[in-house]
Amino acid sequence: MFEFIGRLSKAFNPTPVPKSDGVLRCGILGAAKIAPLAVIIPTKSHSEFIISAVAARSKDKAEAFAKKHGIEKVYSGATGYQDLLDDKDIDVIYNPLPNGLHYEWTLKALAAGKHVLLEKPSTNTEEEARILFEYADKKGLVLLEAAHSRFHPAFIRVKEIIDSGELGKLKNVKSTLCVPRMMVGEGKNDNDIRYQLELGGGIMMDMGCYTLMAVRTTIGAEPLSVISASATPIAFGTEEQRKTIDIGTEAALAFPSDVTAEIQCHSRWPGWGPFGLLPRYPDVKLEATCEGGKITLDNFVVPTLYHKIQVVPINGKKRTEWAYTFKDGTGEDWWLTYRYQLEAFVDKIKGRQPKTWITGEESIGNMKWIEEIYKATGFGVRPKSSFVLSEADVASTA
Ligand SMILES: NC(=O)C1=CN([C@@H]2O[C@H](COP(=O)(O)OP(=O)(O)OC[C@H]3O[C@@H](n4cnc5c(N)ncnc54)[C@H](OP(=O)(O)O)[C@@H]3O)[C@@H](O)[C@H]2O)C=CC1
Ligand SMILES: O=C1OC[C@@H](O)[C@H](O)[C@H]1O
Repeated sequence: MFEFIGRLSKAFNPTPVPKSDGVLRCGILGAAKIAPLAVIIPTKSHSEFIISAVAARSKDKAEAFAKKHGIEKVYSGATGYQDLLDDKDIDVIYNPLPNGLHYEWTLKALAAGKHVLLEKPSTNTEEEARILFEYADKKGLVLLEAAHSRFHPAFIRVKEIIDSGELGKLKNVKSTLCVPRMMVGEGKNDNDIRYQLELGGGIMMDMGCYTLMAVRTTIGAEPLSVISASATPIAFGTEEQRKTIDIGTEAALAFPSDVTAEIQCHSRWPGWGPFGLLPRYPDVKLEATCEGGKITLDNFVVPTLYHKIQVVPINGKKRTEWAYTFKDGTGEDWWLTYRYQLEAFVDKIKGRQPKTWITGEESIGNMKWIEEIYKATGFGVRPKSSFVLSEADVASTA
């Protein structure tokens, strides 16, 4: 219990470290709710990263955000986002805009010569994700989808155990991320970005992206097909929203070598008991079944709070493992998934080998199968952006 409290207090309130020479200066596009957790807190304990600027549409909001988080430069108004991208002192952009704006503002950031940490899911469509990652490659810039759960040692350990063959051939992987209302970023707000189609809304986008990434990475291959998929529409909003925006989705996927996978996500996980009034415990799990046994990782999305890796061989002794740091000592037990992610991102920019990485192809694959799942549910794909990069920017590789 004391360990848990100690980990939590350091995770959310790390001791700031001095910044080194060659520190990377990051600008945040939008005073987003997720920015403190995803980059501002992790930056405090990283010597080579600093949050130097924020841009928000409203001047008051931008200034209040900058003051609260000790950010030096503020951009705002109609040109605020572009002014931030044009700032020559900024090396890196963190893009936590609504999903439907990821494509436009990441393209613009890359065109301005910045590395980009891009919130998940990378875009609204597979095609857009491909364009972004190809453009980043062409420009020689680092672009990373911030699918933070992939960077934690607990997730990597599960993959390592499966790949070691100790449990035999992999047969099935399941991943769930189902939480009661109020536990997700949308809070009470039915007008949240998550429910606007144009902005890339839908819970398969918002939360299903983690479960899909988890099964694809664990299996280490791309799906062959969607076997089945169904989605529950939101119970509010317009008729159009109820046809296209899911509050929960489940899907079964076929992979090569007769491997199958199931994913399930829900952001207003119904309660149980009389009138469904009793809230259900969040179901956040990764589970792999092999010919010789089973392995589960409880809480694969927020493993720093707690997690448990259970290995249950058919013939052998059951064991439990925990992996708060990497075996070679990399990391701290209190590092959040976001802190591991930042470590990898900075390593990549600095030309060092990150402990783990999400390639562009992996992110593009996630968008492809999010789209396939949406098609199979009948909710349809998310609309692509109308933004087009100028010919000059396309041609420029500097
Ligand atoms: N990694 C993680 O754990 C999480 C990731 N996310 C991801 O982060 C992103 C942002 O999520 P979240 O922080 O909850 O979002 P917010 O509701 O806080 O919105 C983010 C920002 O979008 C900007 N914005 C620009 N245009 C619009 C528009 N037309 N309508 C609404 N907002 C607009 C706002 O900027 P301004 O300040 O300029 O007004 C706002 O600050 C999403 O991609 C989401 O998937 C979200 C939660 C957790
Ligand atoms: O990325 C996310 O993870 C946690 C959820 O609260 C949130 O809705 C989602 O955007």
